[in-house]
Amino acid sequence: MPRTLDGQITLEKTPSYFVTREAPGRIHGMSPDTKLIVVVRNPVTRAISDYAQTLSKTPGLPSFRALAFRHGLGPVDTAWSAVRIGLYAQHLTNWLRLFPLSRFLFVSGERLVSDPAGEVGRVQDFLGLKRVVTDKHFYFNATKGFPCLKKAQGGSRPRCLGKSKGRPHPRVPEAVVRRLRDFYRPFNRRFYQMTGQDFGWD
Ligand SMILES: Nc1ncnc2c1ncn2[C@@H]1O[C@H](COP(=O)(O)OS(=O)(=O)O)[C@@H](OP(=O)(O)O)[C@H]1O
Repeated sequence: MPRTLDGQITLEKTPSYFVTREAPGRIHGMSPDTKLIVVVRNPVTRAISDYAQTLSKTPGLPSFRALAFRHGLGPVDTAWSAVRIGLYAQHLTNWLRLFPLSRFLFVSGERLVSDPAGEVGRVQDFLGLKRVVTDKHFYFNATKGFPCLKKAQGGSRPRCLGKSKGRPHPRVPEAVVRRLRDFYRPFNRRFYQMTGQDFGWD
């Protein structure tokens, strides 16, 4: 991590930190006062999004169903990373051994799309920053189907996230989605209890 001067905040982001066993110990060893921001989304949609990303790089990948269930029909395959990552309560347990809950901000991936200014407002408050980024910085881009920035920093043109963000998801049979939703329900409930936040995925 680069050195941080007074009045500066250093941010570092990698999605895999949250699910990496060694990450809490290493980050705590570096600075136990680190603030932790976790963006979470419905684990079923997250798994399909994860699959869509892998599929875009691996044509001929087996179907989502074949990967999500052992032998294609059996129990949910928690060894598949797209499934395992969505077990948020389990990953959070690992972090709470070292960091108190007050050090975390949980951002809703769904609200980041439906109300980006609201979620970014919570992030600014959590970091002790003035609410500089507000409603007036975003607009809904109908072509992209997502909110975008009216102006990129230092530029004058609108800016959306790149092609790999907000890509279409492959169609997954309703029965598969239902089974996964049932599978995640108890883990989601546990996660809501742990965080004191209901993300509304069930
Ligand atoms: N404004 C805006 N524009 C585009 N996409 C948005 C936006 N806000 C949130 N999202 C959601 O971000 C999802 C991609 O982020 P990831 O977490 O997969 O990113 S990362 O590659 O792991 O860094 C991406 O997931 P997919 O829709 O599955 O591509 C989006 O749902």
